[in-house]
Amino acid sequence: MNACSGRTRIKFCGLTRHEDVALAASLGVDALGFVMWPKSARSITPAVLEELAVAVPAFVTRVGLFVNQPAEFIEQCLPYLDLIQFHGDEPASFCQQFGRPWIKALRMHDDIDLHQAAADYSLAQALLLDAYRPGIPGGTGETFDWSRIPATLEKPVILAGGLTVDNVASAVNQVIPYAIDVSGGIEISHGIKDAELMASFVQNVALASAH
Ligand SMILES: O=C(O)c1ccccc1N[C@@H]1O[C@H](COP(=O)(O)O)[C@@H](O)[C@H]1O
Repeated sequence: MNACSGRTRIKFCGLTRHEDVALAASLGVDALGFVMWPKSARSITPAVLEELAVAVPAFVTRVGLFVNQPAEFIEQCLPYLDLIQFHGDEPASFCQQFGRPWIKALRMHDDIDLHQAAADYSLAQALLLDAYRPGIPGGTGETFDWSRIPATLEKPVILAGGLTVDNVASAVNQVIPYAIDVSGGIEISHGIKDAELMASFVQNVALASAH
């Protein structure tokens, strides 16, 4: 199920500025990610989330990224979110309690069993696969060996981890994911996106998924 019959969807993550939100939406990016984990250099407060989220056009998905955070904090952010990205060790029962569509990020450590994870997180909308670096939950800018992703998985795959304008076409061709997620690969510095990289990234995904 990881293969997508239509175009490859795109999520830009770690947005912190109005101008980046506006450009991403105008480029046709499907989902915009807001890092609500305060230890990230890309994190924003709930107040900034509110400001940015109300400027997101209809039919563009607003995604809140959380890492092992209290349910009360997630609830506080929910009015401004369409979908929740759980990027920590949250069990499915925790993810399911908010009555909101959610995706589960999995870090590709050596002994991960993706079929088991798909069963464990069967109620997730998709599984987001990210590189594993001990002690860092995500946003490392590192890739992993994409051949480790089974050709058929029981949930749609969102491919993340170290994607850039230079490698994203290969990633799309090799993995044929449902969607691509990028943060560092389109940045000038943490949370500050680069307009040219954003545009090139979208173009390269579109070209690759047309083939
Ligand atoms: O971006 C962060 O700071 C972050 C912090 C904690 C967990 C996840 C985080 N980002 C997510 O990591 C992946 C890969 O990012 P990158 O493209 O390698 O920079 C992506 O899903 C981000 O949303």
